[in-house]
Amino acid sequence: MTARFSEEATTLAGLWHVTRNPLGDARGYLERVFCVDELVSWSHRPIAQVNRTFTATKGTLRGLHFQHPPSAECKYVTCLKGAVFDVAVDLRKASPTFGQWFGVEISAQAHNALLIPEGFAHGFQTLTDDVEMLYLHSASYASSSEGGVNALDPALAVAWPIKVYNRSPRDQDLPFLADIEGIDV
Ligand SMILES: Cc1cn([C@H]2C[C@H](O)[C@@H](COP(=O)(O)OP(=O)(O)O[C@H]3O[C@@H](C)C(=O)[C@@H](O)[C@H]3O)O2)c(=O)[nH]c1=O
Repeated sequence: MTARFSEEATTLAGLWHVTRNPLGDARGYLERVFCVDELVSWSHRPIAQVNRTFTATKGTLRGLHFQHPPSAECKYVTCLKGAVFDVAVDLRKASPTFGQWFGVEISAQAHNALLIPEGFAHGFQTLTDDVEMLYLHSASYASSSEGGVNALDPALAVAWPIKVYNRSPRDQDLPFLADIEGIDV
């Protein structure tokens, strides 16, 4: 924990809920969205990619996605506009919490983020229209390493907060947890 970031452990080891502390003045505020020196849970991993997504409609569900080794990645996921219910699922083969999920509302207004380590799947549901998300990735995108678990798998039982709308064809075809071996990280 530093003056600029609060890093809160979650129920899943290695997964962190981060809140940024903006420095306000008469003009507005300045905040560090990311800081390699002060965001301790990032642990000086490289930043290979920064992605941004726009999602038009409330209720849209993206995920749950991960990359297999050797492209397994840590992601720092934050919301620049609107709000989402952000979810990470532990798929680490040897983890005592394999198959468990953690979810939290992330919004532009709350200045918060999830730091999701290697071996987790990630997804979100938009809670407003016109949502912009920003991702920092520790590894580059590799389509051959893409993996995922079905966000509507009853065995996962993620409590998506509102009616699910507009999943991609790929996401609708993702396997269920029972068919996933676990990620060796
Ligand atoms: C992730 C990614 C996708 N793409 C391409 C593949 C595809 O043609 C197009 C859209 O990709 P997708 O349909 O996979 O987009 P999306 O479903 O938004 O995928 C994202 O979902 C969330 C939940 C995550 O956690 C992200 O890491 C990412 O997997 O962009 C890249 O070129 N580079 C990238 O880094």
